[in-house]
Amino acid sequence: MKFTKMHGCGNDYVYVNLFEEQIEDAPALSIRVADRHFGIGGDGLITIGPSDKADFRMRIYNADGSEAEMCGNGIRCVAKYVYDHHLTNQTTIRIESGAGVKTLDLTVENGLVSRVCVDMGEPILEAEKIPVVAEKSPVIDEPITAGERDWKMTCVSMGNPHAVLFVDDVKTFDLDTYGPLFEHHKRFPNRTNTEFVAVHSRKEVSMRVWERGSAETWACGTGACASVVACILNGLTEDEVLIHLRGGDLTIRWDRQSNHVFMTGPATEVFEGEFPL
Ligand SMILES: N[C@@H](CCC[C@H](N)C(=O)O)C(=O)O
Repeated sequence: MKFTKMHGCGNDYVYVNLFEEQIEDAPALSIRVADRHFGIGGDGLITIGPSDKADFRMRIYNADGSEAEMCGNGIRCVAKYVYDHHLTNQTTIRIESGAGVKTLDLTVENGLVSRVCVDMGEPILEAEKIPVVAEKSPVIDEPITAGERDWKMTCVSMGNPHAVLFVDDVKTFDLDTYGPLFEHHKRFPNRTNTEFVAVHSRKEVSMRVWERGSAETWACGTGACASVVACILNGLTEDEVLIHLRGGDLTIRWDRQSNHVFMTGPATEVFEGEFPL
C-alpha cells in the first residue's frame, strides 16, 4: 500500500489515497501504521477518497483504531495532498468529514500548498450534543473532579468532543496523569479530547492536548478551535487568537457574525512510502 506521511504542527498521520489504494479494515490498519516502533509511526490514519457531497472525503482513525468525526490538522493536510498531487487545481475546495462538509482556502507558494484556512463551522455548545453529562448547558466554567482534584471545565464540540481546562503553565503540567482521567471520565459517554490551556494575553495562549484514542499529540486543530471558543466564552481573549501548540502555531478566529470558527495553519508532507498489507 502506498502512503504519504504528513503533519500539521507535528500532529502526524499516515495518509492513504483511496483513488489508488484499497483498504479492507481501516481501524486495524490504523493501529498497525500508527505504531512508532513496529509501524510507520503517527497519531493515526487518514483516508482521502471521493465524495458525493463535496470535492473529496476524508476519514480519520485514531492510533487506537477508533474513528473520529473530524481532524483539524488532518483536513489541512488533505487539502495540501489533493492540490500538490494534482487531484485538483482549485485553491478553494470542499471536503466531507464525519462532522459535515468544510470549505478550505489554500495558500500556494512555488506550486505547493504552504498554509490552509479552514472554515470549521459552528461550535456546538449543547451538553447533550457534545456529549457531556452536566447539570447546566452550555457547560462553561463548570466543576468537575478528576484525580482527586477539583477543576473548572468548558466543553465544546467541533464535531468531536472537547473539554477545556485552564492551567498556569502547560510545559510543566502533568498531562500523562490527568489526560487519561478526563478521556475516560464517566461524564463523557463518547470519551473526550482534553485541552489544557494557559492564557498569556487577550490574543495569545498556549495549549497541550490529550487526544481521545491517540494520547498526547503535538497539536490538535479541533482542540485549538475548542480552546479559543472556551477562552472567549470565559471572557479571557478576543475573537482572534494565536495559539502555541507543542509542534507549532495556529491562528483561530471565531467570527461572531456567522458564528463560524476559522483555523489557519501549515500543512507539511514528510515522506512517501510503501507498507506491506
Ligand atoms: N488531531 C485532530 C483530532 C483527531 C481526532 C480526535 N482524537 C478525536 O477522537 O476526536 C485534530 O487536529 O483536530
